[in-house]
Amino acid sequence: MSNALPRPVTAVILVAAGSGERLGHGMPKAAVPLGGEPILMHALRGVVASGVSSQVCIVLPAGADGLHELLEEFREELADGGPVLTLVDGGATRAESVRAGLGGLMEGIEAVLVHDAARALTPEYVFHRVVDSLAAGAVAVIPAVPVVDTVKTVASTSGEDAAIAPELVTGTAPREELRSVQTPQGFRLSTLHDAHRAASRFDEAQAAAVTDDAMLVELLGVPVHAVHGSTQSLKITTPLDLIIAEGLLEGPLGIRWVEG
Ligand SMILES: Nc1ccn([C@@H]2O[C@H](COP(=O)(O)OP(=O)(O)OP(=O)(O)O)[C@@H](O)[C@H]2O)c(=O)n1
Ligand SMILES: C[C@](O)(CO)[C@H](O)COP(=O)(O)O
Repeated sequence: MSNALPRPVTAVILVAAGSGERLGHGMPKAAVPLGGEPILMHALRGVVASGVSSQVCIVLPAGADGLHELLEEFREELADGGPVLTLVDGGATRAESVRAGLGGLMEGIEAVLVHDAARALTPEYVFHRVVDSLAAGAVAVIPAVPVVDTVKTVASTSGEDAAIAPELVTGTAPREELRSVQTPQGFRLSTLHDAHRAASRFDEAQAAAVTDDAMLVELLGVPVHAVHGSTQSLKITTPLDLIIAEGLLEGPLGIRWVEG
């Protein structure tokens, strides 16, 4: 007999509407090829393979006709089963894209995982850890990994180039208390709604300071819990990240390598 707790009816909001400026491919990052297929398709296959969700709401960049076509083909592949796929247009910021995704959710959804398409190689077990923690009663759950570098604080140099004007180091952060945070980030639907309703009233400076959904939930005073993520969940942000992701897919270890 299984001891697994009953899981909430879950949707994944897969945010893919970013422009990918730091990657520098002159096209939305979701459409950039990785192992011959757009980054978005790797992320989507990972979400679907995990089997955690009844719906995947994909938040797309404007004018991504090629991605729309691929997603329609994928929807046909899924016709005999799997989650409902919903496509919505994204916003100017990641938080606005998440809100667009919330607007596309079906009736009856109880929990939501917000996942970056840019974390295209996230292992299935990370999705399961997050959903299991929600099933066990957590309201907000994030995957996280220990920080490997020593982290310093520095005095602001008003945007000057640190190579020309060295920054003054003001302290060393306590590394044992620090975590690098990833996605999928899981929430009870009502909690994520409350957090984003509050954020939609932020001024420009407050909105610019928002880097993940858990931060918005923290601001509500609601406890957020962390489960162990995976270094394989790297966010493809820079050209080096894309090289690493290609290596994970095609190198001698292949994507069978999963760090637990
Ligand atoms: N307006 C935005 C901005 C970001 N994202 C998504 O949020 C995730 C994390 O964002 P990031 O990796 O920073 O992507 P970009 O914003 O595309 O990167 P850049 O800042 O280099 O342009 C990505 O899957 C991205 O597509 C989004 O859906 N809508
Ligand atoms: C949500 C996130 O992936 C958690 O690490 C990250 O904060 C996204 O940051 P970005 O500024 O959109 O790169």
